[in-house]
Amino acid sequence: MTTTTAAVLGAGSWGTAFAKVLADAGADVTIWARREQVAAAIREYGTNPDYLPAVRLPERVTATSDAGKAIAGADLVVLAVPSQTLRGNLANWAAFLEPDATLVSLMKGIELGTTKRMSEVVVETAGVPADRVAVVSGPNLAAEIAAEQPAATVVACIDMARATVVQRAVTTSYFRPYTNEDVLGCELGGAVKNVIALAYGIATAMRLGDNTKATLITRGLAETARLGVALGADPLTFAGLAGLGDLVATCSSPLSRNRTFGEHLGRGETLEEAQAATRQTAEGVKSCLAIRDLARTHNVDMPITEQVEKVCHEGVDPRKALIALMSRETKAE
Ligand SMILES: NC(=O)C1=CN([C@@H]2O[C@H](COP(=O)(O)OP(=O)(O)OC[C@H]3O[C@@H](n4cnc5c(N)ncnc54)[C@H](OP(=O)(O)O)[C@@H]3O)[C@@H](O)[C@H]2O)C=CC1
Ligand SMILES: O=C(CO)COP(=O)(O)O
Repeated sequence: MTTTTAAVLGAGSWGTAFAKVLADAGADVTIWARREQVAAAIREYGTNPDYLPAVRLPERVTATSDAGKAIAGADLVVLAVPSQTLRGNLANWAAFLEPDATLVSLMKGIELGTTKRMSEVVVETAGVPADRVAVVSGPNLAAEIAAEQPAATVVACIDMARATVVQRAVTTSYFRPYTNEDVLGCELGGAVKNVIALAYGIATAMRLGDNTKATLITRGLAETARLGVALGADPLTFAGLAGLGDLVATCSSPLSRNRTFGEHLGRGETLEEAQAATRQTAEGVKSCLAIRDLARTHNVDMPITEQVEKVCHEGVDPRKALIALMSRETKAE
């Protein structure tokens, strides 16, 4: 069997942890870091001091700050930058792609303005057909995966043969990928759970109880599935790893940046104060706007997303958002 050559574009927590998974599964991996000091630390010390300082990366992982060098010769090109910067980044990288390289999106967001999913942005920007784009999504908190705690995930691609190739390339003793054809459902599950995790974080800071939190998870999943079905997703996807699985992991974990961001808001901080207090990407903060717009375009009711958007971007007091949710007209489940 030939060795997979992979480029991981983005040296944040998930890009770095995913590079470890790929290398542990047998691939030769080059991480692209936008700051040379991060690339140099990975090359020289085998660690990413800014994002996963305690994790020793396998020998098969190297790094560069030259994206062209990372992409040239790569069979798998893994995209792990913030969702809102992907389009600009990929426009600079597309020329370096090998003719049959598979592009793998790790990102869990919806693009502001266009309301496009990340795989759609990839197809448009890289000029590749949709069957060359795979999505990896599931309950995958980067720090836990990097610590080799057992987890499962979904590799979604409309081309099942390609999904299987990616599945093989990321199967390790601690990481178990399942394939799925429903790219839309998997991406939507990953993006909307970040918004629900913001709500969960707000509820946590407000010291609300487990009934409230279970209600947020369950009704959050209901509105995710409602939007998904309106857009053509398979409803069963939302009961799987990229739906319920990721929603539960993200809401329950203090490691989640989205939940943590929500906790800041729930303590009464403004968006700017919460942003100043947190450093890493909390995708839900921007994606809630795009998801709300997508829902409105398709006449889908997403009350939790609407309220999260109001708290984040319209300065609405979380207590008022809670009253708004609880005083909605009653209806059948
Ligand atoms: N972390 C996790 O547990 C998981 C994350 N994801 C998803 O993966 C995606 C990436 O997240 P994650 O790795 O966690 O993010 P991080 O915030 O940990 O890292 C972001 C990375 O992107 C770089 N970056 C920031 N701005 C730009 C830009 N304008 N252009 C290019 N690169 C930029 C950062 O570089 P610098 O350090 O120089 O700022 C950093 O390397 C997100 O969509 C997230 O939802 C999915 C599953 C798990
Ligand atoms: O997507 C994740 C886990 O699957 C990580 O969630 P956060 O971005 O909220 O940390």
